[in-house]
Amino acid sequence: MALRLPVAAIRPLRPLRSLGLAKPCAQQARWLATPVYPVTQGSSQGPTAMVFLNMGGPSTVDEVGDFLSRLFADADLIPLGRLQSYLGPLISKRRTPKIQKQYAAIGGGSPIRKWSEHQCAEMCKILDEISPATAPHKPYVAFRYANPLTEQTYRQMLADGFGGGRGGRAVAFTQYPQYSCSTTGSSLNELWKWRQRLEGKAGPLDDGSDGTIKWSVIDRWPVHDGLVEAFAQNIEAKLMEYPEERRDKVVLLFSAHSLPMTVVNRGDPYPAEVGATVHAVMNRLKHVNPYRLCWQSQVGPQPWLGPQASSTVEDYIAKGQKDLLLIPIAFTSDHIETLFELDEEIIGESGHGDTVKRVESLNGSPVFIQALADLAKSHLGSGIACSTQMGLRCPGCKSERCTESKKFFASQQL
Ligand SMILES: C=CC1=C(C)c2cc3[nH]c(cc4nc(cc5[nH]c(cc1n2)c(C)c5CCC(=O)O)C(CCC(=O)O)=C4C)c(C)c3C=C
Ligand code: FES
Ligand SMILES: [Fe+2]
Repeated sequence: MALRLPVAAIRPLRPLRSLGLAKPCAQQARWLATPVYPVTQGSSQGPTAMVFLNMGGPSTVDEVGDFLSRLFADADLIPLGRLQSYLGPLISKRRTPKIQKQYAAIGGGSPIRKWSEHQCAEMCKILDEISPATAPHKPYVAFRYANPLTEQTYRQMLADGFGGGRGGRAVAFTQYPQYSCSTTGSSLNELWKWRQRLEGKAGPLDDGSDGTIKWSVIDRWPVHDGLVEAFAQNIEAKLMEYPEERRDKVVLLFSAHSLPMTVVNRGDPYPAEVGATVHAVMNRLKHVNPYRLCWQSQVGPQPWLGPQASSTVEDYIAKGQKDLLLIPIAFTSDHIETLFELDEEIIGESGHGDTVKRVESLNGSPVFIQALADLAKSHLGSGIACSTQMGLRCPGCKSERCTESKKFFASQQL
């Protein structure tokens, strides 16, 4: 049950301007309209900040330039060495018009913010019911390349009464089910950076703690039963659109965002974890249909992990296999890779839009949102700061950021 606090527990927010925030975004505006709970109030352990980490996407076509410039400035995603600050802006500027057209074609922006805010808020409502010891759960979204950015969200959490000498617990919950150092790793490095900048070393307080936010991390969940169930139900629903006599022979084409081979060979865990999700979903579907895993959205001229989704579809059609069902398996809501690349480019240009189809993304799936809540509940009750896997760096990793941020998150005492 959500905890109702007395009006006396409501305290005024610090003015946003003093936190470096000029104008409240939608997420902040909603928080401004709701009471702020001092972190010492609430149930035995709550309140708990639930922070969804993801890359984000431009909500409007005008935001594409800023989105791409942040993306190409990220050395964890696109390492350009000493030339990063010179080449990053150059490449992003050149790429902007092409990508703006793609966002215009999918309705003028990425739906990822809408879905992330919805999923996080709905998950927190369920958590208040099923995990009363850590209630109330307060939803936050922290994006790597688009608003609300990690810095903005961290400042908002401080304004809401977490950390800053007052302690409190927060869970960094990656919305990439499979861990890659280029995605979840980058978001955690960014979170750690703002943690150092905005909180530093606060305490010690009387209770021996330093009064900063205690962070724990849900860093991967590739084979969580609820996730697998949500994917499986969406696949089954789409398979029903094929005539019964052909249904079991439809080839299931799982498609995940590719990685450059340099990242794969560095030892990134993502390809194996994507494979694990695919296998778990196929087990749940009892292996009735044949399937393959392919990879999409490669950028630039260097070698990427294949086979590519586009050539896979073409090759199967050329072999006479026209019943193909594409399944985006590494992202939990729609984005240009599903709405533009899969729907418009791959399916649209296949010439077989009636037999080549795509499974719905998880978006607002209640099964998926329940899975998020179940996963968060077991994490909250586990006393674990992050997975054992997260403590291990890639064999080829040379990044100081990875060393420091992993050390920080793995050493959190809950
Ligand atoms: C699990 C998902 C993703 C992985 C892994 C990933 C790795 C990765 N991506 C790039 C470069 C770009 N990605 C871009 C957009 C983009 N990437 C993902 C997901 C993953 N990326 C998504 C969902 C999106 C679209 C966001 C949206 O629409 O909401 C882009 C920008 C678009 C473009 O210019 O084509 C780039 C660039 C690299 C280099 C990489 C691995 C190292
Ligand atoms: S690149 Fe994987 S741990 Fe640093
Ligand atoms: Fe990407």
